[in-house]
Amino acid sequence: MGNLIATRPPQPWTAPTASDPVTATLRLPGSKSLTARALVLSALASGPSTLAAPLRARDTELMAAALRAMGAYMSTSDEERWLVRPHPLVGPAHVDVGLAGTVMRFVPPVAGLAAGRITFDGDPQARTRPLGPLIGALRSLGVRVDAPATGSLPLTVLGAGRVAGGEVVIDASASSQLVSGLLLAAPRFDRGVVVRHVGPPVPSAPHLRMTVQLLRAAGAAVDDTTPDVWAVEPGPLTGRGWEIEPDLSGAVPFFAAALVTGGEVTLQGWPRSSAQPVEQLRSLLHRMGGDVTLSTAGLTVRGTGTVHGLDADLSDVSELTPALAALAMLADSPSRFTGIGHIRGHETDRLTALAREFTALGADITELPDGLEIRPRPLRGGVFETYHDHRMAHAAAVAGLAVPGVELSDVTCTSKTMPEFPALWSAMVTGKS
Ligand SMILES: O=C(O)C1=C[C@@H](OP(=O)(O)O)[C@@H](O)[C@H](O)C1
Ligand SMILES: C=C(OP(=O)(O)O)C(=O)O
Repeated sequence: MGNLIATRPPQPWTAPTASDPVTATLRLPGSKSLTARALVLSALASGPSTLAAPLRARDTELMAAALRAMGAYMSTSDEERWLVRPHPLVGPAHVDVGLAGTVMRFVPPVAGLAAGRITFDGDPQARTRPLGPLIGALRSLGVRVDAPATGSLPLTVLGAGRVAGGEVVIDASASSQLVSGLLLAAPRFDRGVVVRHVGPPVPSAPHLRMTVQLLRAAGAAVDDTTPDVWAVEPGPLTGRGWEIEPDLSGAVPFFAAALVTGGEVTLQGWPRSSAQPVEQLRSLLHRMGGDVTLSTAGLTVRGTGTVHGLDADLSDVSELTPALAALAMLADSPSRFTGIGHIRGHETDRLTALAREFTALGADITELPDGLEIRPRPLRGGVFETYHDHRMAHAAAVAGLAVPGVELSDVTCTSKTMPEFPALWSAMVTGKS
């Protein structure tokens, strides 16, 4: 692998304003969520695997580095095809989780299967992201974990080379990844796992379905028929070829550009059947005034230039909140987004950050305990703090299409999931895609 995409010095960036309807056909990088899951399942499999069209970005490079540090062979130099050869997992090793929820929640259960000491730490903000329920669950499944009483990073997994597994109760209302992490490693636990969620609703249900779908594709037996209970039987995982779909969440700001400017944006390479929540997105964009179609050319979003506000529970697609909030700022009617209290524990407290930064641009926005209320009114340019959060950068870029002078404090945070974001975005807005 080349140099890891690391944190870089901040780079301010003025979002380009669109003077014409945006018309673009884009080929975007692979899904972060699919790449992360495919890497973990491949490292735990009994034979080699390949990932076609994986995402190369900070989060997935950190995932590959974490698994490599524990002994898996990862060849990631070919942009189009990564190769994974499983090896017995061993410590000592150190895992830098960066600010990646997938790395901090998916890798500790894998580390329990390694023989040796695996330490974990990440960016300063990663230490504030919820991890306690996973630590508690791992301990009750027989894994030794040293962690601060706060239930956060930094932590050490003292891997015994095997995990007993069994039944565990967890409150996963802070993140679906707490469940996904346990499930992905569970086929390799001696007794598999039965995870029972007790607490307020688990967000991001489509991501849990994606976890179950990929586990089954790797040969695992998973029962998810009882709400809030997931059972994974012990057994081998098979190596296979993974086709990584384009990243739908990363595509949303680009689609938003079609709505704001009355343009048309096509995402190439979209599969006929997807593991990502395309139907939820189609419905949301439709209600906001867009038209979403799937053809041989790809997934196309058309807008009229008029955006409508909406009242929506976004818990299924909470990572889309920043881009949708930016759209709502430019709408012809108010919006109310709920069901997303847990995004206070994403890369930053996104509810507070969105309210603060859009208020600074003149917006009328109220922060709710679990959401946002947005009453559109004209915005002005100004500095928009991105808080190391790629999706805050996406929100600012969408607003900047219609508001001259939106200056992002730092655009390098987009390297978390799409290092090429500033270039792709500018090319789209200036008609050079
Ligand atoms: O499993 C995954 O790949 C993800 C699950 C979701 O996390 P939360 O359930 O914490 O929202 C999502 O927001 C995140 O971007 C990716
Ligand atoms: C919440 C997100 O990321 P993570 O995987 O770090 O939780 C996100 O990408 O919006």
